[in-house]
Amino acid sequence: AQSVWGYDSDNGPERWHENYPLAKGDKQSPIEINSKDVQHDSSLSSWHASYDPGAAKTILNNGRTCRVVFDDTFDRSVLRGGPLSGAYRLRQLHLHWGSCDQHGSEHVIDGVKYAAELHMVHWNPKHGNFAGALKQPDGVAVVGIFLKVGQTPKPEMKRILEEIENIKTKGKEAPFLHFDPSILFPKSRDYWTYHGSFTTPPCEECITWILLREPIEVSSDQMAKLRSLSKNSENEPVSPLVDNWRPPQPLKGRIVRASFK
Ligand SMILES: O=C1NC(=O)[C@@H](c2ccccc2)S1
Ligand SMILES: [Zn+2]
Repeated sequence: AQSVWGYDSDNGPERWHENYPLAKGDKQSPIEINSKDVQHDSSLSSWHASYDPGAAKTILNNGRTCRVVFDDTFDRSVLRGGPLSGAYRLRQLHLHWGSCDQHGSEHVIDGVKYAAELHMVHWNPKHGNFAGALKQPDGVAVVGIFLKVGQTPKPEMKRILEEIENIKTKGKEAPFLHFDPSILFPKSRDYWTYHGSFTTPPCEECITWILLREPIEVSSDQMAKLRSLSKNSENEPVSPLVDNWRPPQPLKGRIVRASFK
């Protein structure tokens, strides 16, 4: 159905506001980060993830991204510290990527577009459930990790990419057990943080973003693997799942803070 949003010219980011008015809000994501405008905040503490590998459940292709889902029925895998107060529960992780290595990330750093951006989505249990958290300014926390194509690919991405064979088309899901996503973190804990929104409709402005400064490296072959996903269902014409990223949105006076100098 045409009214369903996507990333094509007839249902893409420029038209989301027609069905999802929040998309034109004042605290939208992603944004372009310019280091010269960032404010170092020495009061920002370090963030900590304590994830239970047993919480990992499944990996799926929903036609818009590749998503790993975790058990978030109790405080089993949580993120705390940094700009956050309290423990936020890990619910899922997914990626946004391009049709070539030169673009694909949603946030843009000093003009640099990375090949992909991985999002780890957490929600604040004080709001009861995920749906309730979406309605609150402190409802959701997303850790964003940039993927850069380089010569020393991160072996930890292999587990996710190996599973792609089993979820080639929209609606396909496979068990994904015993996985601790903190192995994907880069060495440095340095981050930028600002208040923004979901980068997909309905674009609720409920996210505290924690963007890691140090990208992780992937190989061009690993990116090609990601691009081999299809957004169509099994018995539909093949349509590559690529360029599932929203472009940067107006900053509208927001301050981006850095945990580092
Ligand atoms: O950071 C984000 N990336 C996305 O695709 C959005 C989203 C959509 C559904 C569930 C969780 C997050 S919000
Ligand atoms: Zn995302």
